[in-house]
Amino acid sequence: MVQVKNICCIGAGYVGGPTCAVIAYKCPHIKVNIVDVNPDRIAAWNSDKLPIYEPGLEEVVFDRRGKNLFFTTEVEAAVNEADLIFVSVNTPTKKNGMGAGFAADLAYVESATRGIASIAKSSKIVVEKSTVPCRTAESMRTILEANSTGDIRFDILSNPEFLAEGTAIKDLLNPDRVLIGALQTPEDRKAQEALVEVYANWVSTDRIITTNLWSSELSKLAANALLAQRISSINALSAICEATGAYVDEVAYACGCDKRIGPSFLKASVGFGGSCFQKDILNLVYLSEQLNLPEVAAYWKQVVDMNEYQKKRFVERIIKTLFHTITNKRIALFGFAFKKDTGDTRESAAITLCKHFIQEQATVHIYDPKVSDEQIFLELTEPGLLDNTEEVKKRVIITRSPYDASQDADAIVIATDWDEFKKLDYTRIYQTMHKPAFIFDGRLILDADKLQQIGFSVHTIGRPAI
Ligand SMILES: NC(=O)c1ccc[n+]([C@@H]2O[C@H](COP(=O)([O-])OP(=O)(O)OC[C@H]3O[C@@H](n4cnc5c(N)ncnc54)[C@H](O)[C@@H]3O)[C@@H](O)[C@H]2O)c1
Ligand SMILES: O=c1ccn([C@@H]2O[C@H](COP(=O)(O)OP(=O)(O)O[C@H]3O[C@H](CO)[C@@H](O)[C@H](O)[C@H]3O)[C@@H](O)[C@H]2O)c(=O)[nH]1
Repeated sequence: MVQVKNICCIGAGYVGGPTCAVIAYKCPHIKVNIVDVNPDRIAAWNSDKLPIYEPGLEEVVFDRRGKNLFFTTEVEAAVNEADLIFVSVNTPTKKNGMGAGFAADLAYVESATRGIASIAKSSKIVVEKSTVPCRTAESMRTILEANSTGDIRFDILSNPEFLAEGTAIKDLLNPDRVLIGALQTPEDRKAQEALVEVYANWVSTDRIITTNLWSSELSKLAANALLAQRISSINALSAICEATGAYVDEVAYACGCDKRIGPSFLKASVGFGGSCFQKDILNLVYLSEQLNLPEVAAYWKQVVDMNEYQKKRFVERIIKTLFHTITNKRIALFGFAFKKDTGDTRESAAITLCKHFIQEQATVHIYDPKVSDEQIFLELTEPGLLDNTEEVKKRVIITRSPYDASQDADAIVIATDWDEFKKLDYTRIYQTMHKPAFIFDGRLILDADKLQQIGFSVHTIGRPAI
């Protein structure tokens, strides 16, 4: 069996960084090089302020960096040294051309694969870590074999990542499962076994699942589609709750107590965000269409449509409640990240809310404990022909505390489920706001009765107004 002694990870992002840092942490006998084309990102990984915020990440990186964990832009040297290479580059939704708006853009995967083929002077195990459409490994194999020289052999494995942001380190240290797919030839099985051995350093083998290559690729898209489907299902029910007087949290609890349903991923919200759910479902929709399965495509597309509806519905509720106009009103937006415990804003529901508030000519005062000012402006501005930078700068103010954000505000809107929002002094906040003082809880995290006693007009997702 091949014993892995040297790993290269191509892509030092939200997945490559934490995943391979944990491998280095748990396997001190393996040297791990994480490479990226972006020198600023590599410099940040080598600095005291890491490029991403994840609870527990600093401890892991600072423990291994410079020992058996290295961040570098020297792709060639790192690929040549490695026995096993993770491809962990971004696979965003295509913006232009065939499949635009649905298909995954595989340009970064292809470029990383071509890079490996042109550099490698010895045999490698190449592992798809990025989330990709089913059968991408076949294209990778063709590219590698067509561009390599001599007796070099490439074994391609699929090892999708299931970590969630905000709990990445916890998930990596104690995963529900590790999935490794391979073709069923004796050589490919040997490569699969070599990767199993790496994870077996800290994951019990009954949690390491080995499957065929295509099952593994599809399982990643399927898992995200099933998780997002639950959120869209409970969000669809939240609309019924608001109209009938049922409480969506009570409905979710009652349903989740049934072992066959289970309690996870039934928290109603202003809509799911993050870089994965929407992208991966649209990818599945495209795959279904390509396979001439229009009914299947329409079924999964509805999960994303429901999410868009939920965000729009929440905005409409806010505007209607604020006497049908928010023009020149001041809205305090609590949270900009797509979920708590991360600084990531990709596809955050807060972006959609903010864009609507700006269009309605409200002023938005934003507070988020981890998202930088530059990142917020980057998400809201659209440079180009209809450049809105001036308008955004006029209407959006970023504040350093929730108390500053809510000073003189007409309404507070909770967009992210940060724990600190539960513990604020809402009596103090109420005193500084315009009256009537409204609060819109898009995350169901506040004690609505207590807020009402203070004097707030409270509007919670999935509950009728108090
Ligand atoms: N973010 C998550 O929570 C998560 C979880 C599971 C799976 N995934 C999947 O993992 C993949 C990576 O996601 P991410 O969030 O880490 O993306 P990311 O954008 O944070 O990181 C990708 C990195 O790859 C680098 N890169 C691109 N092409 C390269 C090349 N040819 N050579 C070297 N570096 C290159 C980019 O510069 C970037 O730093 C995606 O397919 C995503 O769907 C993400
Ligand atoms: O009951 C819930 C659970 C989540 N969310 C929202 O859904 C989004 C996604 O949350 P979560 O899944 O926790 O975070 P991600 O980091 O996007 O992780 C998902 O996407 C990753 C990338 O593919 C996968 O690896 C993970 O397994 C999968 O959970 C966030 O906006 C959450 O606030 C809800 O609204 N209600």
